[in-house]
Amino acid sequence: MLEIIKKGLVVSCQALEDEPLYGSDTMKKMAEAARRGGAVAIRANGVEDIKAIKAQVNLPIIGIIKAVYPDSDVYITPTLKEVEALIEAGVDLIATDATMRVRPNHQSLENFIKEVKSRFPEQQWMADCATLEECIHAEELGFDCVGTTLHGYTKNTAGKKLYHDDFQFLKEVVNAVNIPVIAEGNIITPEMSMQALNCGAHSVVVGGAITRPQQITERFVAELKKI
Ligand SMILES: CC(=O)N[C@H](C=O)[C@@H](O)[C@H](O)[C@H](O)COP(=O)(O)O
Repeated sequence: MLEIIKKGLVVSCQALEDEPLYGSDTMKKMAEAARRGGAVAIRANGVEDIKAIKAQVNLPIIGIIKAVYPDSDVYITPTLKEVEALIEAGVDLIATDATMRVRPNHQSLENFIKEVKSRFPEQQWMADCATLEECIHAEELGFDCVGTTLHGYTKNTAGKKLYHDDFQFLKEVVNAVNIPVIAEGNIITPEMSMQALNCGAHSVVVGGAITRPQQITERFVAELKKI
């Protein structure tokens, strides 16, 4: 999987229940459009979307299940329950929150990854991180790759964007770990994706800039309002 996506574009096809494109039929079409455009893999959320996408496109899948629990801020593949559903659906890489935050039922990241790796030894794992320390820790815990997915989305990184300071955060991660680093989050132009690869990213995941038309529209409108 990691070899296949090297230097390529992974397109994240996701729409949550409150988004206009919600629904596996639409996500399947998004994935097909991404395939025709040259994407090397798809990142997708939830069993329904994953099954629909797998039936439509023959590309590797990074699978997640977003699930909100009342006792934790961790929502990307937070517990064994979501992992089991992803294993059942069959995905090439399972991405999970790898921040230091406590998971549902007071489970630590260490305990969680130990459990899922021993249950599913053949599965590959992507660590969705927010900080440099978390990326280093994820490598120590045996993740197969790290992603910058949550940079900007936790309390201590709120508001940060991957492209800030000339991709400084991404460069620091690339220098600090030996496993592949997947640049993900707020990459909104082709130039930015190229820049991410030039910084040493293994591959690039782009979501909203391709598959969330409301975000694209907002950027056009914001620009026009400057006049
Ligand atoms: C923070 C979080 O929950 N990120 C999610 C992770 O799967 C998705 O909502 C993002 O769309 C994905 O990471 C791609 O990023 P962007 O859409 O910015 O290109």
